[in-house]
Amino acid sequence: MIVTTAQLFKHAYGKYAVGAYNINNAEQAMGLFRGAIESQAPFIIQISKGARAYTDKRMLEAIIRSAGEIFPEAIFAVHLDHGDEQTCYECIDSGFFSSVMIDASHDPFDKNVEISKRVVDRAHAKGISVEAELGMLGGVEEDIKVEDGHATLTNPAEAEEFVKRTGCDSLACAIGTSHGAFKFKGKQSLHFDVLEKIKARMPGFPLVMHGSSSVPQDEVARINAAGGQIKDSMGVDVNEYLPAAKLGVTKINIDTDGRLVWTRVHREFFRDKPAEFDFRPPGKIFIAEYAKFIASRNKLLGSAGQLADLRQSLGK
Ligand SMILES: O=C(CO)COP(=O)(O)O
Ligand SMILES: O=C[C@H](O)COP(=O)(O)O
Ligand SMILES: [Zn+2]
Ligand SMILES: [Zn+2]
Repeated sequence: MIVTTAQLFKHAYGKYAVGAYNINNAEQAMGLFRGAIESQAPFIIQISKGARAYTDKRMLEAIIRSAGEIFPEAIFAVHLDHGDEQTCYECIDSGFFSSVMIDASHDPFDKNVEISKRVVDRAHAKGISVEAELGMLGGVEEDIKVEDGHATLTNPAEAEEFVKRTGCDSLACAIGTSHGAFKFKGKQSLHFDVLEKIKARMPGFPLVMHGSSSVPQDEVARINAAGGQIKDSMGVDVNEYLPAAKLGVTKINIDTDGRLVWTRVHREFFRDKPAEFDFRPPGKIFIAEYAKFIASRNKLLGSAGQLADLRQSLGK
């Protein structure tokens, strides 16, 4: 059942974070739904611009609709990840999305406000909620690369002003993470002080954490042992998900980790079976492994086991 992102946030706020997982194909969708049901967790499916362009945006919508029929127990929202203004409008008008993200965080503050507000007005007219972003994560995002040293943490006073002026429903904050597999040089903690200050100014307002993959080192080691060359990777400490959730982070975005599962499964499979060329056997392994991964993440986010209570509170 597709619900609004606002319904998921209302249930989760301050208690747990909803996992927001990017999908690009049918195998990821099957693994995601399976893992969510296994762990009895609500979730958010995210579609990036790149995902919409990978095969065809209609293909992804069809896959998600079908997955919803195959897993009728699932409760989830569909979200546009890192949208520009035009893509937000397309998704708002499509009638399929629960929420969109307008990412104008690379523009100056006033321009970010102006663009985000326009999207909020169009989205709210159709009952769709909007995630906006303030502050700049490091790493690569869509086709924009933020060089080391240019990432900026979200300023709490600006966050409050931004939310007031735009009317956005949730805010992606930069608290030290970045997209991809190379987040830190050495072990680092999230900037909980920034979250605390934002929460003090806006109690009850849902925050979003991008770049939240944990980049499991055993996964990377297996990829490299099977011919990969992923060097100096480092991710978020999974034990920091729940403390962040208690400080108002209601949505935690995980994409890279799923790609690592895919890469490990396929590298190992074809290394061990060099004469194989049927892609379905590794595809099946991937679905099972991704489901296991999703269930493990939902446990760490605190969303596991919430389905029954959420269903009751939705009156479904
Ligand atoms: O933020 C993300 C999607 O918007 C994904 O972040 P990761 O690259 O850490 O998985
Ligand atoms: O933020 C980036 C997400 O991981 C989506 O990645 P993508 O734009 O390559 O699909
Ligand atoms: Zn951004
Ligand atoms: Zn992101």
